Amino acid sequence: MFKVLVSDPISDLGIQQLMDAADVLVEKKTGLGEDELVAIIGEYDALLVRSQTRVTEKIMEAGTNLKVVGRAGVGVDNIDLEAATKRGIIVINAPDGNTITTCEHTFAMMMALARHIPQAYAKTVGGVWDRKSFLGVELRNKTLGVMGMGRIGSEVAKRAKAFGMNILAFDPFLTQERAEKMEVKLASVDDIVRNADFMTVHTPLTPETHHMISRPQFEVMKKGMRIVNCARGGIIDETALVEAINEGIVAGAAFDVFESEPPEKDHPFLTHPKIIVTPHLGASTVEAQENVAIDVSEEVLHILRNEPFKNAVNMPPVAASVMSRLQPYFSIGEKLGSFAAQAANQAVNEIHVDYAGDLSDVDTLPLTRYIVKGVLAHHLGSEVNIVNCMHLAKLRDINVVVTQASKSKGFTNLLTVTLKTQNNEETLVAGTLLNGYGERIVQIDKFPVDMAPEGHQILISHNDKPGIIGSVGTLLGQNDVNIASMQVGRKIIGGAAIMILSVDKAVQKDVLVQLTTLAELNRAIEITL
Ligand SMILES: NC(=O)C1=CN([C@@H]2O[C@H](COP(=O)(O)OP(=O)(O)OC[C@H]3O[C@@H](n4cnc5c(N)ncnc54)[C@H](O)[C@@H]3O)[C@@H](O)[C@H]2O)C=CC1
Ligand SMILES: O=C(O)CCC(=O)C(=O)O
Repeated sequence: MFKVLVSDPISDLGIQQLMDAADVLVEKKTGLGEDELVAIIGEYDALLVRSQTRVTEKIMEAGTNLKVVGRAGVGVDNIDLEAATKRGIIVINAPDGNTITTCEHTFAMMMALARHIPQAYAKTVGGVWDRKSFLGVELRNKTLGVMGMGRIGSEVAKRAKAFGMNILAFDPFLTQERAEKMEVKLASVDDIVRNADFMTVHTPLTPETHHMISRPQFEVMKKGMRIVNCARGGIIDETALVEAINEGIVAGAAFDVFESEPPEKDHPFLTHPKIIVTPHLGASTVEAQENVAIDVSEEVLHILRNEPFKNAVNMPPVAASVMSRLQPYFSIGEKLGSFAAQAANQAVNEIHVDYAGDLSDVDTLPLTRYIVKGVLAHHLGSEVNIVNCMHLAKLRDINVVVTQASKSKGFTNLLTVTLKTQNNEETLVAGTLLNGYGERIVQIDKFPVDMAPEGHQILISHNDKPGIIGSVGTLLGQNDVNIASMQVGRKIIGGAAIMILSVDKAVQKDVLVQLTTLAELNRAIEITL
């Protein structure tokens, strides 16, 4: 008999099939703290949560029988994925079931914001008949900026068109072709910030999206913008937003999510007259809660019964026979993918992987998955894993092309990852496992290099001219950035060149901007592995 613990309020109808299963015993115990869960989790084979329960390392450690954690919803940021993976606990989510509901909540928030509905309601029920203070705006003919055109963002864009809005959309995986198909205008963050009347964010919270709208964006923002966040707290900098509203830059904001949930009692959003809030209700409809509970229950049953399943967020199912040959390359493969994704500055429409040398005669699919995961995870965050990465790439019209047995350029094994973008630009990164030296990146674009793929790197493209290395070193020194090692690559004297610097800590964005002002320097980006 499998024991399943449901530790958050989850629709009964949704978990009916679990309750009906003869080989499963379901127990519901909601509102437990970490210590209470630690005390009982050892009895259970599966744990079902929404977003309230924080499934910590301590809980996983105590879950000696735990085979699966099921998240009835999308975001898995309340689950310690690394701790689960380390212990072989599969984490599954229900990515599709609450898309429409959250999209509709976004619209409810946008319209409430445009027409001051919560504020007007509060006054009216308070006995004040005030028809002057709540002059609203129409959505028609306004420009809506959508950051993140995944499941929810795309649905929001679709509905906004029906309201007569013009859509500017930004997503690192949105190609011109897909944008045209969806009848939205492909834009940059900067275009949206400068031109939109309304902005809504639908990205996961990743290091890259954390505070993607902060002081620098508010400083150049179109005056009077209205901002909606029904994705994750922390994508928009809360402190900078309040300042921007008080300075008259932003006309109002509607937030369903907070940097820390629930927010402190004195959180400025809770009393600000121009900010409306809901307590993370995006997915809270009867339909969505049933959908996600049904999806996740089905998957939990499959996993407990050892049957095939699809929505694993962390599971590495690699056959033992290929494991021994491929496993040493998983880490470098993922890093090459991540490096290439960070180095490419356009939406990717093809991931080409070439295997040479020792890797030319083995079924490399498991390794390809690590590479694709590395490429996608830079933008999709913890949702992408080696199980779902191919599916996620397909959803975004990204072709994964694999070739084997091209020249290994003298290396016993060579992995070459080339990202092709919609403008036919290519970013190539090649790496190898060197006997005695471990992982090395040996080529970036056309330039041979030799570097360890780890930590913080600054990748610079420049013209090969005397003095450039010195001026880069001086500027970084002035900004307290310590260079641990440096590689320079060029094909011909005086021609195009690259420089890759390993530095001891993350580099501030403004230092990268300062670098690009140096003579003969074309581009400077940070790459973190
Ligand atoms: N308020 C609520 O109750 C709910 C919130 N959510 C949250 O909504 C968000 C979106 O969910 P889905 O659409 O299902 O996810 P999704 O994975 O389908 O879409 C996310 C999109 O964001 C894009 N993205 C990643 N980094 C980006 C960046 N720097 N700039 C622009 N776009 C970027 C990705 O390429 C992807 O297309 C997630 O954070 C999810 O956790 C989801 C459901 C309910
Ligand atoms: O379960 C909930 O209510 C939260 C939903 C959510 O934020 C998600 O699915 O990412």
